[in-house]
Amino acid sequence: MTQQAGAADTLTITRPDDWHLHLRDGAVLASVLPDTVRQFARAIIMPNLKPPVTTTAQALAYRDRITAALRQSGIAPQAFTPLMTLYLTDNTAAEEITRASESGAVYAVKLYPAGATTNSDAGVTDLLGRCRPALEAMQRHGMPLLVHGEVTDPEVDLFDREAVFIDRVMIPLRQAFPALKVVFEHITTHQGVQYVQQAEGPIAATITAHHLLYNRNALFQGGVRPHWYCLPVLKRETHRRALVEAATGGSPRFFLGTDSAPHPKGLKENACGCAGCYTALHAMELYATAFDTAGRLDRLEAFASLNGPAFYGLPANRGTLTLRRGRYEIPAELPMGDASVVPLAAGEALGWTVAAAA
Ligand SMILES: NC(=O)N[C@@H](CC(=O)O)C(=O)O
Ligand SMILES: [Zn+2]
Ligand SMILES: [Zn+2]
Repeated sequence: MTQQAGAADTLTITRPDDWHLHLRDGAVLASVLPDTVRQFARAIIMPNLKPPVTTTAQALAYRDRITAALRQSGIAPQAFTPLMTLYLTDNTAAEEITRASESGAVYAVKLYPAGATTNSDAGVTDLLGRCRPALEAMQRHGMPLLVHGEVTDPEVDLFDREAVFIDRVMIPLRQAFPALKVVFEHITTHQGVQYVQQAEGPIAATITAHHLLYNRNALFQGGVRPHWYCLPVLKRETHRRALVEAATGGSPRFFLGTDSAPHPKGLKENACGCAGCYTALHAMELYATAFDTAGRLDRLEAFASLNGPAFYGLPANRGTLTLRRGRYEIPAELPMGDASVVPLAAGEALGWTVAAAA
């Protein structure tokens, strides 16, 4: 922590990064990007566009669209660095991984088990059966594999899909490729926490703000609440507590990834609502509230600003972000392209607000 003034009513930390972010594309990208840039200096940009970002050429073109959206919002391109990723498929060639690694723009490759989540239709059907050449190349180049860790077996209960993934996919994967850097994205269970804490080798995990703050009751408070629906789905309270202990516990293996995933209001408030919570707007307010409630504001900087860059082998940012204790009211909805988006916990209030970035 760089500075803590008064009765801990302000908190200045090294400028944070978001290690798991969905920016989407086109008009939506232009709407949501400024929310991230107000807080974060860098973000790992998820590749689950339609069509997915499967090649280095596509990742570079997407990066150019992000830079154009920054300019369009009057933001200097050097204020924000998008760290691009590739979407792993059954057909990703080792040469594509080499190209990605040599591009200097692609920082990771993302595994979506086919059918596991939003825009995962082109994802992997059999990781060790189909992706060995790509995984070998990633291990050789030190290119991290980012994992949406849920099995898709319809026989497995929705709430158990992360725990079952550890046994069926994560353990065999890491036995076959022990030097591969792996980030277990958006973990939601005590099994996920325990695995990441105890496993050997280069493993880490991101944790969202919503999984730190809420349990699955939020989905059903007085009725079905589509804006609380994301994947992996919110779990029971014991899991939420394990996540808070992991995030605030001082282990360098856990770091910030919002998984901010905007969907238009009409596709959330729907008979078959999309999975994803919009948290980019108030990410640091949400995380600060979670850390404060746990009495561990002193650990926010490591989680938000230091552990992620260390795992990715990047320097920490030079700038700072200052948060102030005070009521932050979450707006009911925001414009998003030609539609609107409802931020997580719309209408509620948080205990911290972002005061300044420098
Ligand atoms: N988290 C979500 O519920 N949705 C994400 C996809 C993902 O990260 O799994 C999305 O792209 O909408
Ligand atoms: Zn995911
Ligand atoms: Zn995501």
